[in-house]
Parts: sequence; structure tokens; C-alpha cells
Amino acid sequence: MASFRSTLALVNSAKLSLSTRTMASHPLAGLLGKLNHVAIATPDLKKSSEFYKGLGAKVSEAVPQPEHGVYTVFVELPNSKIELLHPFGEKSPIQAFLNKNKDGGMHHICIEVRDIHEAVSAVKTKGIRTLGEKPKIGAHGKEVMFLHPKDCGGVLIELEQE
Ligand SMILES: C[C@@H](C(=O)O)C(=O)SCCNC(=O)CCNC(=O)[C@H](O)C(C)(C)COP(=O)(O)OP(=O)(O)OC[C@H]1O[C@@H](n2cnc3c(N)ncnc32)[C@H](O)[C@@H]1OP(=O)(O)O
Ligand SMILES: [Co+2]
Repeated sequence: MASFRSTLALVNSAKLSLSTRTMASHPLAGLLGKLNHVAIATPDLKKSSEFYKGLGAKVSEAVPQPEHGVYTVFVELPNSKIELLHPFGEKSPIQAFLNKNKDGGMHHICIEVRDIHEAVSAVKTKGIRTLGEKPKIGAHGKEVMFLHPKDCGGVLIELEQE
């Protein structure tokens, strides 16, 4: 029995080291970092803010982001953030989404990267379209770049310099 157990342990550790090595050998290993936020578009920023406050969360004030055509509110979670989005100005990139989703809904995820310029080049080599030519400064004062949802399994992805 003891030898069966130790054989099993050996097999499991071999599997683990194999999978670690397989991951480490991928050319883009380590490209994706922490989940910075999940964004939710809302037709009523006050109501959405109150919803999360009512659940005991720490919720920021609304901040206009004219460069992005949105107002942002951040809800702090122990391991990440929720970004509430509401249109700012005439040509908001979230307006069409809200027209289709009247109650609002999940809009994008934001993943941190070690080097935004390297990350943008890397995703382009994979044929993933970026939305815009150059990164913009995002809500946290760091460079961000959006990737087309049609090239990312139907999910709008924001990359943010960590
Ligand atoms: C402040 C900053 C920060 O955190 O630092 C932010 O987050 S700013 C957050 C706001 N900024 C952004 O979102 C910037 C990047 N977004 C954009 O450029 C745009 O929103 C697009 C993603 C290109 C969508 O543009 P628009 O709504 O005008 O186009 P559209 O309605 O023709 O949509 C084209 C197709 O993409 C789909 N589509 C649209 N928005 C989507 C979304 N959020 N998630 C998944 N799919 C989406 C539509 O359903 C449609 O598919 P079908 O053809 O199959 O129906
Ligand atoms: Co965002």
C-alpha cells in the first residue's frame, strides 16, 4: 500500500512538473497578469452604485473619463475591482451596447500586463485586432488598450499596464 501511494505521488509530481514546463515553454507565457477589473455598463450609475453600497462594498465617486467617453465608478473587492460604466458625451463607445442591453450588463474584463507595448505587439502577431492604434491613459493613470471582442471569443478585453 505504502509503495502504491509513493508511486502515485511520484506520478503526480511528474505530471505537475510536466505541466509547469509546458506552460513555461510557451512563447507568450507570463503575458497575462492579474485581473484588474470586470466592467459593467449601466443605464443608472447612481442605482448601480447604491446596489453595491447596499451589499457593504466600498464604492468610489463617479469620475468622468472624457478620453474614453464614460463615467467610471470603482467597487473594491478583496481580490479585484468592479468598474461601473455610464456614457459620457455624445459618442460614447458604450452607447450601442446599452441600446442593445437596456438593463446594462457585463461589458469587458481588464487584465494587467507587464509591458503594454510588448503585449500589444504579441496579440497582433496572433491576428487579434486592437481598438485604436496606440494605448490611451486609462482610469488608473496607466496605459490601456482594448482588443476586439470578435477576436477574443466574444469578450471585450482591456489590457492595462501593471
Ligand atoms: C476608462 C477605461 C478603463 O477602465 O481604464 C475603460 O474601461 S473605458 C470603457 C469604454 N471603452 C471601450 O469600450 C473602448 C473599446 N470599445 C469599442 O471600441 C467599441 O465599444 C466596440 C467594442 C468596437 C463595439 O463598438 P460598437 O458597439 O459601436 O459596435 P457594434 O455595436 O457594431 O458591435 C460590433 C459587434 O461587437 C459586439 N460587441 C459590442 N460591444 C461588445 C462587448 N462589450 N462585449 C462583447 N461584444 C461586444 C456587438 O454585439 C457586435 O456583434 P454582432 O455584430 O454579432 O451583433
Ligand atoms: Co475598464
